[in-house]
Amino acid sequence: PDDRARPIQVLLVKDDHTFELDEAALSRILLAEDVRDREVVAISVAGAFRKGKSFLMDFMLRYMYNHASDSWLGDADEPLTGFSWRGGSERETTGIQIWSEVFLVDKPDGRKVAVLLMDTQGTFDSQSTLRDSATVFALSTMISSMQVYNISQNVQEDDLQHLQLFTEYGRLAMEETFLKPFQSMIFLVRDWSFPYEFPYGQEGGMKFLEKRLKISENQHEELQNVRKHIHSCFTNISCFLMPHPGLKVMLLPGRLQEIDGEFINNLKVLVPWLLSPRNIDVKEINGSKITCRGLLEYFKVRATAEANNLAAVAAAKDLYNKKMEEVCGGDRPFLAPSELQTRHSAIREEALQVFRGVKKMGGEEFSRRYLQQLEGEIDEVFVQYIKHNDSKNIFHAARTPATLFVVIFVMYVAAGITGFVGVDIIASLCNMILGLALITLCTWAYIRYSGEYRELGAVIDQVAGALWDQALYKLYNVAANHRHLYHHAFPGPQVDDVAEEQDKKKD
Ligand SMILES: Nc1nc2c(ncn2[C@@H]2O[C@H](COP(=O)(O)OP(=O)(O)OP(=O)(O)O)[C@@H](O)[C@H]2O)c(=O)[nH]1
Ligand SMILES: [Mg+2]
Repeated sequence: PDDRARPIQVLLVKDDHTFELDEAALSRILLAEDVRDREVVAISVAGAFRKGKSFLMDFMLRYMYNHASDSWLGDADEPLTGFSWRGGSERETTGIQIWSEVFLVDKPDGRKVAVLLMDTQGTFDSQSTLRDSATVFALSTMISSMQVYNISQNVQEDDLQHLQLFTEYGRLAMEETFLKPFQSMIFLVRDWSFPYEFPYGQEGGMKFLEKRLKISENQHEELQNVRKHIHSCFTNISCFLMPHPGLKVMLLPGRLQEIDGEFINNLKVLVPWLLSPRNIDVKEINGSKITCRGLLEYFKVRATAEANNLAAVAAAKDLYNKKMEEVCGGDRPFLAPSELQTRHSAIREEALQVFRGVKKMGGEEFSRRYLQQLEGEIDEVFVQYIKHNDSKNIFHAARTPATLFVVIFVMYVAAGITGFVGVDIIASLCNMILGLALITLCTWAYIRYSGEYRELGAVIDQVAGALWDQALYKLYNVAANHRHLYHHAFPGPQVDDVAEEQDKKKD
């Protein structure tokens, strides 16, 4: 490689988990005289940390520098340089890095395109939050025309779930069009150890992936949804199975002679398959091809807008939770449901104000999706608060014993009266019910105290609840009848009439 060419950090993840885009550095790369008006191909590698992403990137660099020759792989003992890679357990790459040199490639149809190589921070390292990982992954997917999803050994369900989560972040930010939001997704399975099931390479990979991403009727809905989501996000999905490079790679500084022959052979297939002029795809946004200059603008908007909006959503949610916690948190007494509703409305509005107040790039239209997401999340949390508040209502808990007490009392009085009048059969019936209710009450008390036989307790609660509701329903009916009578006695303006009058005024 050229002396001056090196990886440039364009997206920084800072200690407080905010993101910073190095615009100057990015402009220097993308606005260079000979590339700025060329259509751009952006290739990125993303996936879990410590899985050989940067290592692979360096082979791509070798191909780009020597692609004219068949021996692009170079000398056996030439050290592997470029994007910084190393052995060890701690993460190496952070943020998003771009190779400072943009390569010009002639497509078979005669067009010259600019090729940009991008290395990304591994996901799920111990210093990043899930949101950091998701943001980096989503951004690199949005910016690139080909995203290589680097996974280890197998395509597991959690790999697919993470892909769904990360692309959901990205999709939120995309305009709604009938087009799929992203372009090519290449599942690169490293250390594939079952070549007897599916052979190494692209064909075996496609068969394997087809099996993994298949949607069938009798699959669980969750599995179906993940697969549908992935299919709906990418125009092109492919897969490549890569053998293990041999254990020595992990121990020594990375010369070709220490890498297994099988790995080298497949590398000779993989890299040209990804990067040969025939196979590279120009980056498209909403169906139109874009140039390096366009990509710069796009990157700027996405990076800042994405990060700002997510941060604003988090701040607004925090405020909502904190204030609601003060109103009806665990150590607060029961609050009247109508009061809770009013307080919620006020705090919700305040939280939305916080979201609107944070300076965000991308404009109204762009933030609207985040606002909707925020509103949805707040409403979901509110339902939890309502339930929590309800459970604090002492009458809620006292419903069963209260009902039973009422039954006992009524039966006692009834037995007394009927006994006095001399209708003995009814008096003994009432006494029997009284006895039963008493036993039930004792049983219920024991169950609540000991926590045993909870199913029986639930049945008692249910029956008592039904009785209670019946009684309330009757009461309500009586009240409703009275209202009817009331209206009958004092006929005033009917509700319908009032509405009609208002309509007339509007006209
Ligand atoms: N098992 C295995 N190890 C590999 C493979 N390719 C490279 N490695 C080794 O994995 C280690 C990490 O390589 P890197 O390229 O720095 O990994 P990375 O994914 O970029 O890591 P981060 O930048 O921390 O996310 C090195 O010791 C490599 O030799 C592979 O295909 N399989
Ligand atoms: Mg790396």
